[in-house]
Amino acid sequence: MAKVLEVQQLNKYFGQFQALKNVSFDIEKGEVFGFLGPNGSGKSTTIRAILGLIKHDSGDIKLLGMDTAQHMMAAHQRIAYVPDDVYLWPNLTGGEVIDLLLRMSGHEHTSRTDALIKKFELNTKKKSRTYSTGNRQKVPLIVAFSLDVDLYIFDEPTSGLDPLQARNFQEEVLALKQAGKTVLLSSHILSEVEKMIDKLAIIRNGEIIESGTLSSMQNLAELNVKATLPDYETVLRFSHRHKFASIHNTASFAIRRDELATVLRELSEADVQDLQITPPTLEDLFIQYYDVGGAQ
Ligand SMILES: Nc1ncnc2c1ncn2[C@@H]1O[C@H](COP(=O)(O)OP(=O)(O)OP(=O)(O)O)[C@@H](O)[C@H]1O
Repeated sequence: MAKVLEVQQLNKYFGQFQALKNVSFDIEKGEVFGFLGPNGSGKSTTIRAILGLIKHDSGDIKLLGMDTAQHMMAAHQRIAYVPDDVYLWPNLTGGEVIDLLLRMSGHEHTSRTDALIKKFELNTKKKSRTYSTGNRQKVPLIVAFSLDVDLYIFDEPTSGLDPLQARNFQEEVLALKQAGKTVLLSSHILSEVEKMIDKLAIIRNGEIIESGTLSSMQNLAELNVKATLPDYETVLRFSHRHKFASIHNTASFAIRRDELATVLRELSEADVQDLQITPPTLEDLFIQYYDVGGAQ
């Protein structure tokens, strides 16, 4: 499958501070890619470097098959970008800002723009300085979804949107996916993007600490076991297990998938009376990734 974005060994310093450390990932055509990480982990810096808005110190970036060091202008024609910090001209109305942003990216106001304004319930007659955070955020989203381009980059797009508008955003992203478009979606909250993404990378302290599909990440994680046993003495046979805890004659602990057969045999020999084995929730898993090694 064609690669729409290839980031290799990207490094970026702000003075002595290294904001990005050998960041590498790929996005293939038609994928919705989640770029996840806590506040200050390097998501926006990576996106700005990809778009040439800041200069990186080393590493290679290929956008739509083009080396951005030489073809940034050509690549920009085929990208829609919604930044995390939206600037709107305060004395223009929302409608005027939308048209200005469309013209600046070489596009026109179309019936699709009108449909999006209606869908996101934006009052385009009001001056943009009077907009709430959520309404401000809708402006570049309407512009981005109006464009027919190859790659859509959204940097924390739903943080100010109410649940209804966040759902509208999700619908539009899924429509892009249906149309075979490619999307990079950054967020610090997995549950906000979980339903949209095919693949993800998790960045922490400027380093990619995990990447793959959600299910592959879940497969790496431990299973939770909860077993009711005949008596407390039998419960204690499992006390060496990871995350062991007990209430009366019920033991709970965590196991790796490759330990499953052994543990099932041990439980059967121990005359297990009730048994639940569950995978970790994605949110548990995600928090585990955030916590590893502590915050910056
Ligand atoms: N212009 C700059 N000068 C100095 N440090 C910067 C600059 N821009 C970003 N940083 C630092 O680089 C690190 C990564 O910041 P970045 O904005 O990329 O994080 P982020 O993952 O997008 O965070 P958030 O979710 O809070 O938007 C942070 O420690 C930040 O303080």
